Amino acid sequence: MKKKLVLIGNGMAGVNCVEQILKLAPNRYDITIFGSEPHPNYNRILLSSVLAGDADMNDIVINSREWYKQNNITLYTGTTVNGIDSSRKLVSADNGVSVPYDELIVATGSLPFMLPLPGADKKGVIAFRDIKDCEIMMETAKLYKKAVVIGGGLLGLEAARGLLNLNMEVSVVHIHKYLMERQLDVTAAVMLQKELKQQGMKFLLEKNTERIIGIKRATGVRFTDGSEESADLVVMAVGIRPNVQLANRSRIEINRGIVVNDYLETNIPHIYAVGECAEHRGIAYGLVAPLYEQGAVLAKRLAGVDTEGYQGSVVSTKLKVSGVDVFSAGQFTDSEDTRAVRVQDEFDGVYKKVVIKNGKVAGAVLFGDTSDGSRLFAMIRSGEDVTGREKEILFGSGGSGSVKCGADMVAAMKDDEIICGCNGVSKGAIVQAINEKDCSSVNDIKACTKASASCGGCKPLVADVLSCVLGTDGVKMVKEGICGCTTLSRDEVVDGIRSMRLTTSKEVMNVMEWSHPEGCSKCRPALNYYLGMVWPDEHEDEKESRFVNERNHANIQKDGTYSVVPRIYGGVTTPKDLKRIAEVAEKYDVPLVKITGGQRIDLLGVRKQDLPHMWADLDMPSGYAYGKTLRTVKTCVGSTFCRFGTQDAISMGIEMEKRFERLSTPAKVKMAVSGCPRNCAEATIKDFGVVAIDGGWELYVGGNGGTKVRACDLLSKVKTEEEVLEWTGAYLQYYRETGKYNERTAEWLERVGLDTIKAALENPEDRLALVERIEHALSLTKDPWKEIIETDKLRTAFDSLAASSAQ
Ligand SMILES: Cc1cc2nc3c(=O)[nH]c(=O)nc-3n(C[C@H](O)[C@H](O)[C@H](O)COP(=O)(O)OP(=O)(O)OC[C@H]3O[C@@H](n4cnc5c(N)ncnc54)[C@H](O)[C@@H]3O)c2cc1C
Ligand SMILES: NC(=O)c1ccc[n+]([C@@H]2O[C@H](COP(=O)([O-])OP(=O)(O)OC[C@H]3O[C@@H](n4cnc5c(N)ncnc54)[C@H](O)[C@@H]3O)[C@@H](O)[C@H]2O)c1
Ligand code: SF4
Ligand code: FES
Repeated sequence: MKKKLVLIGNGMAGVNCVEQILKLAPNRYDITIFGSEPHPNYNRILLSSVLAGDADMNDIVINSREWYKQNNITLYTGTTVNGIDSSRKLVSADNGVSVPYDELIVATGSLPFMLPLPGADKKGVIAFRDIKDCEIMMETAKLYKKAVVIGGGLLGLEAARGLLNLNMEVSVVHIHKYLMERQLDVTAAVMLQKELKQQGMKFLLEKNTERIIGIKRATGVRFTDGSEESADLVVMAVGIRPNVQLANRSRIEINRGIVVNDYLETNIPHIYAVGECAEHRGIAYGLVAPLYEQGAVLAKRLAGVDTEGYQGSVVSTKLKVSGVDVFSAGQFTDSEDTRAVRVQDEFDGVYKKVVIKNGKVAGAVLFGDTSDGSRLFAMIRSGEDVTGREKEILFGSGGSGSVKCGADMVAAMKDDEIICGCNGVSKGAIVQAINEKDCSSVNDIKACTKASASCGGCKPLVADVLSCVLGTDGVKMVKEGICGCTTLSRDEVVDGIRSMRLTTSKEVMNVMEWSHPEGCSKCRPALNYYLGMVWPDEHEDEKESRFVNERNHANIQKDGTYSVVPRIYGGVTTPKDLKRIAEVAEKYDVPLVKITGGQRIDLLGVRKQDLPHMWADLDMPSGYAYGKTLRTVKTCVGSTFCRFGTQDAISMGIEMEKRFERLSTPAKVKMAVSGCPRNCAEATIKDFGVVAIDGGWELYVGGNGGTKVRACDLLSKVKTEEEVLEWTGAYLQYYRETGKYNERTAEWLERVGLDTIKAALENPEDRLALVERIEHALSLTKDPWKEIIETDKLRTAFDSLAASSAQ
């Protein structure tokens, strides 16, 4: 005779636990499930995607009614259990049904916290928790225009993004001084706010809502400072509370949630709690990964399989807003016993912070590039000692091999370790899908196991498991769009721009059916570049799409001041120029004057409002130390003074810099010229390096210093200076025409292959055609500092842009 198992709560945690029990002990229980919602079990996480228009209600069903039938589960939907009689081991529901149990799982989840404000009961005030809320928002957006979301946490921002996609105007009201304070530090939060502001969200920070205004329907909110914001819809996303009402009525011990031990047992025998309603060692979790871990332990317990018990979870989160990559895990704040490694790249809008405590990775915050998220999270969970390797963890091993990454790291993982927290998919399950179901791409794995189907944060780790099992050659590459707004690749976008003669980003987004009409921080600057490259004459630079440094023509520093680097061609200056730089530095109280690695002079600590005056006083061209363009051409002294020199490296370098400065390229470009193979100018780690040899020059390409060091490949050997310039121009133009935006030449070369590049340049006719195109593009460039100083309209626009970018 089978024992009777009853589950109260047809949500993600409870049903996942039942799924595990069915796998471990398929014939042990007669199962009955009660759920208040009228639907079969669905993926609550994906409600944000449904609201944003990225998924359909049908896509989010986890188990259809058929599944319950196939597993002989009696399912009561739209039915709320309102009593548990633990002495008679019986539950009773609001439809009059009473069901006996031998074992009872309570998985009643959470309730959204509704601020107890006057007017909170008005029409148009809702939470965002279930399908019903989602449907209300979608219907409201058809009739009304203005939404206020109270709460700038994960849920509030995902709701706000969804409502923007439904063409509502959205204001996010947040009580704290920066967004997502429970997941982010202030730097990442400010970057996030900036990006979301560009996407069209309005923010009201440090605002405490006092009441909802309106007669029957909400017409706005009033704050304690007396100000008001109008709204036809008010969404409260200010946190959740474990749903413990039923347990409370049934003598089950509760604190914040239902108190459970390591085996998810409550104080009453044969009654267990799992999911958001449960409180384990004082913590009630609000994310699915820990709930699935709890469910796995409870399933083993109920299936009679040995388990060490649940030990608590470290959590990671990823904001599901298209075009914004935000990841946070573990302890991300600084304290006395922690130290952090940080990088911030204002050009690409990337911020990474890894917190180290007692020699271990304790937490991380990533913004703009979250590809390291799974790797860092795995390190936090494993607790491995990283003493002495802290920087490698942030920058990658760079070939030293002491920090495991990618396929090596997943190879070391145990089969039961979870790869996809959102869907509770272990490494073993993915390996099984690869071996038994012929899965060979991330998409195949998604279809077979659901791994990567929710927040998508585990995609890199799933790809690593694939590489680990199949080798890199066996993994099918799945086409990825240039950003979350489109599924089109770089080549498809550029082809479309050419074939349909699209000349503005707006046109591209419309015609190519971007999912977000205003784009995101990834696609806006990329489109601006592609359009300028394809249509140098027609396209008008969209300055608002550029990053702050490119808009201000100077590098913003961590204290908000700027750095100014004038052009010093080939690193050669004159006493007159040096005097002028010194006078300017004194006049503007420049706190630091520094010689850069690129052989020029950096004036650091300049106030934004001084920039145009300083440019005028310097009367030198911009050094473009801030742009995706040619930065410097480093030279050695060459044959002019050096006794080893075989060629005039200085003149060659100056000529190259003068010829190619101001050119817009996919990413920054650095060049160098050495006067003999001793290579004092380090030309073989540059994007383009020229090394003089007896009777000619060697041309090197695709090198890189910085975090990922790469030595150049030899492209060609040439005899004359004219040939050097011709090959440089042709190479740069080929890179401009085929590179992905933000892709340095080193990555580009590895992607397209040296042979392809050689083949594209070896025929003199092809080379000259490329040179002709680059010369045309160069003929249209102007020095930005001079242009701004001399044009009133631009000067005014600069002042206002500079003012807004500093906010
Ligand atoms: C919009 C949104 C996006 C989210 N995104 C993410 C994300 O990206 N990543 C992440 O990890 N987490 C995310 N979460 C949180 C995640 O969805 C929850 O942690 C998870 O759903 C909790 O599962 P649960 O089973 O404990 O509770 P629930 O899924 O809430 O299930 C509980 C169920 O029990 C039912 N119930 C309650 N009382 C009774 C009763 N007396 N009788 C019968 N039925 C009852 C409820 O109606 C509900 O259906 C998101 C949540 C929302 C709302
Ligand atoms: N991507 C994800 O992982 C994801 C997405 C959505 C929801 N969730 C989960 O769903 C649950 C609910 O999310 P949430 O964002 O509501 O919870 P939360 O507790 O993480 O955030 C609530 C936010 O509201 C703010 N707040 C509180 N009172 C306020 C007030 N009076 N006015 C303005 N702001 C106020 C808080 O400062 C906080 O930042 C959480 O457990 C969350 O982890 C996760
Ligand atoms: S690279 Fe050769 S020419 Fe240039 S400084 Fe060094 S030794 Fe002299
Ligand atoms: S971790 Fe979110 S989809 Fe895998």
